[in-house]
Amino acid sequence: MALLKALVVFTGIFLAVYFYSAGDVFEPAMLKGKRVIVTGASSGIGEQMAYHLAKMGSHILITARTEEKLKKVVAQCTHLGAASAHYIAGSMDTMTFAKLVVHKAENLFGGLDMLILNHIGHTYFGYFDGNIDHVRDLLEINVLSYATMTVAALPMLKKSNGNVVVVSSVAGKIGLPLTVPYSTTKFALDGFFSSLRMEFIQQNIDVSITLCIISYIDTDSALKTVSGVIQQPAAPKEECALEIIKGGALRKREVYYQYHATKIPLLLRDWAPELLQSLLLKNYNMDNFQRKEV
Ligand SMILES: NC(=O)C1=CN([C@@H]2O[C@H](COP(=O)(O)OP(=O)(O)OC[C@H]3O[C@@H](n4cnc5c(N)ncnc54)[C@H](OP(=O)(O)O)[C@@H]3O)[C@@H](O)[C@H]2O)C=CC1
Ligand SMILES: C[C@H](CCC(=O)NCCS(=O)(=O)O)[C@H]1CC[C@H]2[C@@H]3C(=O)C[C@@H]4C[C@H](O)CC[C@]4(C)[C@H]3CC[C@]12C
Repeated sequence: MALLKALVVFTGIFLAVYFYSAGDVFEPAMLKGKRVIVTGASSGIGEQMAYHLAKMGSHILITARTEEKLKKVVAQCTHLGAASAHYIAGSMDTMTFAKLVVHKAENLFGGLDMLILNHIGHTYFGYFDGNIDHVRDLLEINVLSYATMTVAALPMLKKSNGNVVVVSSVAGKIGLPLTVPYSTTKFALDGFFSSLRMEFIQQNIDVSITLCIISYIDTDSALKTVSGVIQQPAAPKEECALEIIKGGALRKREVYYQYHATKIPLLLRDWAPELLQSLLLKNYNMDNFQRKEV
């Protein structure tokens, strides 16, 4: 009898979870005709997100500093079926440009449905060198430009009940060596956007904020920067890009990619931090690390 009761309870829980998450089925058609900004889209994950959105029939505005690369990405987006594809070149080290990107989308599209904040400034992969000015500069590019664009886009996103997608990293949830400035900026994103999400809920603002926690990805810049030191295999940028878009379209609070390299360490972070620390440090081959003199 007890077994039957346990079976009934388990079945009830399973069905509740199944039907609660039933709305979590992604369809590419969700992005058809949607108006999307993708920053940092001249290469890497951002470039791949632009291509996925193009195949789904979105209106796309991409941005980065390198105009020649942006032109090629826009041409490929058009070829892949984008409803429209445009670019604006400039640096996110000035908030004037950050706002300009949003205003260009308003002029082009008359509104905005999804803001994908993905760009990052150049930094080193090495022991912290004490340069606080570099940390400040990176905060401008990796954090304050994200906040600036969100503020500028919010009137449009409120009208469309749109989404803000923030591309972060496992470095934004767990402290790890060799990325102090970068990790500082990614942790800041969590503080800013996770707090903002709670305020949106309190104020009944139906704009979703999706924070993406990403592990090592096989972009050219990442492979060039860390290969040989990080022992785990890098995950495919194409799949990573699609998972980010899916998470935004489904209005997820957070996206974890790759799941085993992000969510599992996060579970350990709070329950067994010393175990996590020793496991993660095993992931570094410091024999291949070229120490730069401070
Ligand atoms: N690759 C990885 O292992 C991981 C990446 N991530 C995150 O994914 C996102 C993309 O990373 P990834 O694709 O590897 O990076 P890439 O280096 O491939 O791309 C970075 C993009 O940002 C642009 N960019 C660089 N500096 C500036 C600037 N000052 N102003 C505006 N745009 C700029 C670059 O274009 P341009 O030089 O033309 O300006 C490029 O388009 C980042 O947020 C990163 O933190 C998270 C976890 C792991
Ligand atoms: C070092 C990268 C910072 C951006 C950069 O300057 N790239 C070089 C651009 S260049 O081509 O112009 O030289 C970091 C970007 C993504 C980081 C990785 C990441 O976020 C996941 C892991 C997080 C962990 O804390 C450390 C290892 C990571 C693989 C991390 C390594 C540094 C990045 C590649």
